[in-house]
Amino acid sequence: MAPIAEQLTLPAVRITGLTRSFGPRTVLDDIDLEIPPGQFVALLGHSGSGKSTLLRAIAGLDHDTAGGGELVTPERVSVVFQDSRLLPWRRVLDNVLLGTGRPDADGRDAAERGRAALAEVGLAGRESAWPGQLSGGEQQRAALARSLVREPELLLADEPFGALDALTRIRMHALLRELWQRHHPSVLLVTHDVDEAAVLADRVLVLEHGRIAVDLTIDLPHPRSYRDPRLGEYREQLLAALGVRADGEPDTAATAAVPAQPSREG
Ligand SMILES: Nc1ncnc2c1ncn2[C@@H]1O[C@H](COP(=O)(O)OP(=O)(O)OP(=O)(O)O)[C@@H](O)[C@H]1O
Repeated sequence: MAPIAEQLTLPAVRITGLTRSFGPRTVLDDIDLEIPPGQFVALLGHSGSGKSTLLRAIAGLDHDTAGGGELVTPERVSVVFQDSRLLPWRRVLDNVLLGTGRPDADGRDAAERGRAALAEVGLAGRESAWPGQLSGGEQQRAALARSLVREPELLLADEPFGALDALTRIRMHALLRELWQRHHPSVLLVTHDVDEAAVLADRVLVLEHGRIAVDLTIDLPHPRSYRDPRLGEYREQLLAALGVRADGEPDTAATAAVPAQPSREG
């Protein structure tokens, strides 16, 4: 085993030469990517650019896809999707506990950890509710609790707030940031929302034509304010990278205004 200092600097995710195709269509084309432990990465890109395909490859959920490359991921990986994927016939706590069971290092049993995770996401007292009795935002909170209880080293989130209204989404941003700051997993968040990426992520990737076209470090402390003008500047850069002007019109002059750059940790 590598010495401790060396282990600490190992990336949580290391992807080399990743390629994925559906029939003749190459969706991911020779992607290299490293995500250091604890880094919050957002993945932007136009619809169909391959964001979910990349996330599913990292999650190991893409057995039906053709392709090659090397993927190194941590042992404990949790995935959250746009829909909560709670089982409607199981109560909230039972949903959170699905697939767990072993006492953790502190000797706490699974139910205790499940209750603690639900309390962390603001669902204390809702353990016995049925998923159908929760609002959409509460269901996503429960999905986050279910991912937390596994103490993930890597959290993969595929548009987890995409189906929520704007105000609920803002609350969920604060919750996800708090959970990340407290537990510090590496995060890969797939999103269409430039503001969501800029307000949460340390680093934003833009996927285009099967490659990582932009790798932008957001060098602002957390928590961030949506009203911070510096955030607005990053937002402009990301919109330009996506080929969209601030007024929503296509920007024909700038589809790659921000070049890919090496990650901060190098
Ligand atoms: N199981 C599949 N079979 C065939 N083609 C697929 C399959 N899954 C994805 N694709 C295709 O691969 C491309 C990338 O899809 P993917 O879902 O990764 O894009 P995305 O960037 O996540 O899109 P969106 O933002 O709309 O969710 C699309 O053209 C899609 O039609």
